[in-house]
Amino acid sequence: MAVVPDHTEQSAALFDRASAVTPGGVNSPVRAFRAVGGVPRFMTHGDGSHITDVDGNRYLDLVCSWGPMLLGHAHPEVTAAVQAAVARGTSYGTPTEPEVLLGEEIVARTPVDKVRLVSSGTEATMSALRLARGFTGRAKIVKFAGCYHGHVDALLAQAGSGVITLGIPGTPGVTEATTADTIVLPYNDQAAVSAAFAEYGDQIAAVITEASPGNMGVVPPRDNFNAFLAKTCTDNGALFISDEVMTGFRITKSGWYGVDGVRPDLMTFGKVMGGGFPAAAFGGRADVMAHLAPEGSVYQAGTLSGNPIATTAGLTTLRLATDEVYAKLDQTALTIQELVKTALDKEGVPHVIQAAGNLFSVFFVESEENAVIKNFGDAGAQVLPRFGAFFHAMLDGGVYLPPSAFEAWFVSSAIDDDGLAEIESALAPAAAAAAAVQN
Ligand SMILES: Cc1ncc(COP(=O)(O)O)c(C=O)c1O
Ligand SMILES: NCC(=O)CCC(=O)O
Repeated sequence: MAVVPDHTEQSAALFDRASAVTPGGVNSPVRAFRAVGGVPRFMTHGDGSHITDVDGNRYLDLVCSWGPMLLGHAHPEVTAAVQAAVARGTSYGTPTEPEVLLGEEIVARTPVDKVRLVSSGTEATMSALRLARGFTGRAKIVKFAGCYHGHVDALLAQAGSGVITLGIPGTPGVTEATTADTIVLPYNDQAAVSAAFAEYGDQIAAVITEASPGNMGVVPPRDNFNAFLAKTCTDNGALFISDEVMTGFRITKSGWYGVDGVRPDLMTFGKVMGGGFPAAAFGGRADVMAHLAPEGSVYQAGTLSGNPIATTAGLTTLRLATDEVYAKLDQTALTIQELVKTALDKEGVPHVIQAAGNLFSVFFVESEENAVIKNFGDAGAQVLPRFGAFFHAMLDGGVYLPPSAFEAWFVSSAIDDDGLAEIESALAPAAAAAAAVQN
């Protein structure tokens, strides 16, 4: 049961203290409620589908730590495996067995031949780019507006996630030289990709894209966009990098790859594969990966890479993520989408729900006529105050959504029928609150 939030004093007090020692009071911008207003909730614990804050408010969680908590919070088997691993020692700076097992699990689930473990999605994409540049001997990379690949300097150009939520056009501190080799193109636009390759084809090291973007809201690839990118790269001697940090091991056993089957040269993973701990990875073709140190000369390293606790949590999570779990996640996501649509339709709130497997998001469009969100420009044309009103009413009803109109909603397999009923009862007043906002 969600406890309908009625006190936020403790969160407010902690936020004041946090703001005194940390910029904006948070350690990652998307956690602040900047786009929706109000006090970010400080959580103390989670159990299954719910999280509880310092004031004792309990929320049905549709953020799931921004993706990792596929099985819900404090899953008993993950907790037990982690506790046992911690008791043995937490880090050695030597190879360990859990990282081999996790590497084998990733290679078994995905099309990568070899994989290197790192600690964050940002490190994964940063390293994949360096490797692509080292392998091809070329400098330029293509990325798409609205895709977010972590806070890698060269990839912060027109990025999604917190960058769009906060309306930051370009990030001070990222030099022009750093982004001079970044070509930013509109997503889902094959003609733009062809034009870029016609002009710079022999200088492009890689095209990097979210496998199915979820950082401008959920905007799936259209008309075999990934297959087109893979072929264009192959035809031009560039590498196709598919960023599955968000989608990997969440949408299917492998990720979005399990949906469209397009084989990338390199892939990046994170979130679910760490089971709530800092673990991420990049991997791909054996001949490309062979260029990484110590086998090859492209340097890449990390004190805590393949950390035994993180790899144990990730491995245990992946082993528990069976076909049945994915079927349940899909069904739960579908049911929630239907509930949202029913509630918003009842109040006459124009909206579009877009999904990529069990990842989905709701766009509060001005009009539903021909409304399809294909790219960053479309995603930006939302009635944002409506999302703010909807978000806060859901929060007041005990449902924790991403505090941004540009993020995906994440389900966990711990959500049961009671949880769905909690979402349904929060939705009626939330839809009314959205309807009350004048365009
Ligand atoms: C698609 C994608 N790539 C990369 C990242 C960066 O991962 P991290 O936050 O672990 O650095 C994220 C999310 O943050 C993401 O959604
Ligand atoms: N979809 C956006 C993220 O997952 C980002 C999480 C963070 O930056 O804290």
